[in-house]
Amino acid sequence: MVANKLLTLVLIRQCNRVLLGYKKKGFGVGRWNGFGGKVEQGETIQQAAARELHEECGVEAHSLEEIGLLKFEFVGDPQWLEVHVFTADTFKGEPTESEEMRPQWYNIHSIPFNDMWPDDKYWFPIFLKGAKFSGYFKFEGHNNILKTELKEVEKLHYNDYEHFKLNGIV
Ligand SMILES: Nc1nc2c([nH]c(=O)n2[C@H]2C[C@H](O)[C@@H](COP(=O)(O)OP(=O)(O)OP(=O)(O)O)O2)c(=O)[nH]1
Repeated sequence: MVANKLLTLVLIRQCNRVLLGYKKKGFGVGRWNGFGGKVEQGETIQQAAARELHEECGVEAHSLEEIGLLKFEFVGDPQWLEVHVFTADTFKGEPTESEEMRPQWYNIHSIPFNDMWPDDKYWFPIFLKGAKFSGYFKFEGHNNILKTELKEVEKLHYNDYEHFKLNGIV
């Protein structure tokens, strides 16, 4: 069994707006997303989230709250992605364009779902109402979702996949 690839994603939200970034290169290029990337050796997932946020848009979040756990399987790839989603409502600095991302505020009623990863339209509403979520998406290529499993949770459990497996969902 191949270990999951650990990734972070940070969504800064202030009242009616969310800070997104246009991915200029690499995985997810051309899509709007939160800020994040791979967890490196020797850092916690939360440290990685804070580091990537700063590297990609120049801001420092005061406190990051983990709100979601998303697992992605891509047909033909034995390695799953495990994305830890965080949110913050206060930060230091001014969102600034980096080599990877061009930041922009979006009103929560006009999130550009057509130009985002296709799973986002399912879990963003849970994030926007302030709840936590756990999900599994099976992709074929980068545009086509074959299987979706998503639930709102009180608390994040890192073994929700086991729950899905026990219930014959994956
Ligand atoms: N919203 C959303 N984000 C996703 C999905 N899948 C997925 O990997 N992401 C996020 C997690 C990470 O924040 C980002 C992918 O990380 P990355 O490959 O850019 O990582 P990185 O910046 O460390 O890469 P690199 O510069 O080292 O090459 O995309 C998805 O389906 N929806």
